[in-house]
Amino acid sequence: MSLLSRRPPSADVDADAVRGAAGAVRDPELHLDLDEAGMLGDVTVDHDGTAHVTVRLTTPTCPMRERLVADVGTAVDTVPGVTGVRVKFDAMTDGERMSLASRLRGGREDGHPFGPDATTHVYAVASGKGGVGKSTVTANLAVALAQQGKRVGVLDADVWGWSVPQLFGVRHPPVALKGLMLPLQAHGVSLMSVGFLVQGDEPVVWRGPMLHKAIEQFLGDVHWGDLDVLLIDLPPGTGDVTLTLLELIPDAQLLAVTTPQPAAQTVAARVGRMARDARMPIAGVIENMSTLVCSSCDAETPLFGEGGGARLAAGIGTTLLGQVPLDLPLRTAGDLGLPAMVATPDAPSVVELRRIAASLPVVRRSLVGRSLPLSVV
Ligand SMILES: Nc1ncnc2c1ncn2[C@@H]1O[C@H](COP(=O)(O)OP(=O)(O)OP(=O)(O)O)[C@@H](O)[C@H]1O
Repeated sequence: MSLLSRRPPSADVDADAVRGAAGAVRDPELHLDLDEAGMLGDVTVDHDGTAHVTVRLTTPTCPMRERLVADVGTAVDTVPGVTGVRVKFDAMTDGERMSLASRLRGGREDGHPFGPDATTHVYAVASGKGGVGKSTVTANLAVALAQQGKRVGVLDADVWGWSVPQLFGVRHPPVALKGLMLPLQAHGVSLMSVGFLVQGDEPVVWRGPMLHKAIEQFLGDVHWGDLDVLLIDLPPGTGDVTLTLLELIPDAQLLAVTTPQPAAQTVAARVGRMARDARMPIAGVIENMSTLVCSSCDAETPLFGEGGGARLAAGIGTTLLGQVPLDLPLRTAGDLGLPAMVATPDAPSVVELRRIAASLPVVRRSLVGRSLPLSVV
């Protein structure tokens, strides 16, 4: 594949400069430069100024090929004298993949990178009832945070009703590197979901220990890189996944999503109370579908009633972070597989979600009642 520039040919191209430019290109999945990742192969320059760059992929079916051709082409094209760029692909050997995987794990063979010393802020997005817009809120908050320059990941822990692949419009399986999965990338967000691993609409029947193991692997056996924020989309209710997460990431902060409807708010209150009893930090409540915005007249109707978000927040001792209206753009964008944060940035729902993302609080776990790490010798 090639990307040709229109500059006149020159015989004086510095091959080291070409290697430097290509090697500095960042692999979007590994979050490493091609050089650092050991992905840069042969680099040569013809007399007519055409640069040939070989990129060594982690897997021959790497979904990032086109992006790499474009990024390497653009970077090498800036080297003086280069008249054109041809990018070839090659695959890493098993040994190289093994050593890359162990480097990415950073010496950590088990556990996950979101322990108490981590700088990543983890938010577990929960709701009482299903269908209140928890996944839609999660996806759009994630894109908004990425647009604000944050390194963001979304873990779709809704293992039975995953919707992250649909909301981000990505469906292919992740690249696996000797037991380490690379999250998929979309709109600046790193994504992992059961939906990327199952064929078609096959149901997932995990419970108990198997479910625990799966969530553990989604945290520890995925190369999340250095994230500023990880949003975890939980299944609705107070089930096994929430308990597993509480156990694995005690510092995860709860973000509760509800509609204003009393039925949704009272069920969400159970999740809030469970979090409070487990001393999980509660970042706040987001009320979704607050009012229906008329697309032709801008009139607002409180379709699902009023005040549910504020009542939930007061009930579990936290703040109402925002009220997201019900509007057509948020629903249609989700169905199209393009987050509304990208597709319709001016929609009223999107403006409110962006505002919430910009002011997401960071709440620390209270030490009151928490057992301290004391040991008797
Ligand atoms: N503010 C909104 N305006 C318009 N449509 C919305 C809004 N929020 C969510 N929706 C739509 O409501 C439906 C349910 O949303 P979503 O799948 O995000 O809910 P959920 O709480 O994650 O559901 P589940 O718990 O079952 O996974 C989707 O069709 C989504 O597009």
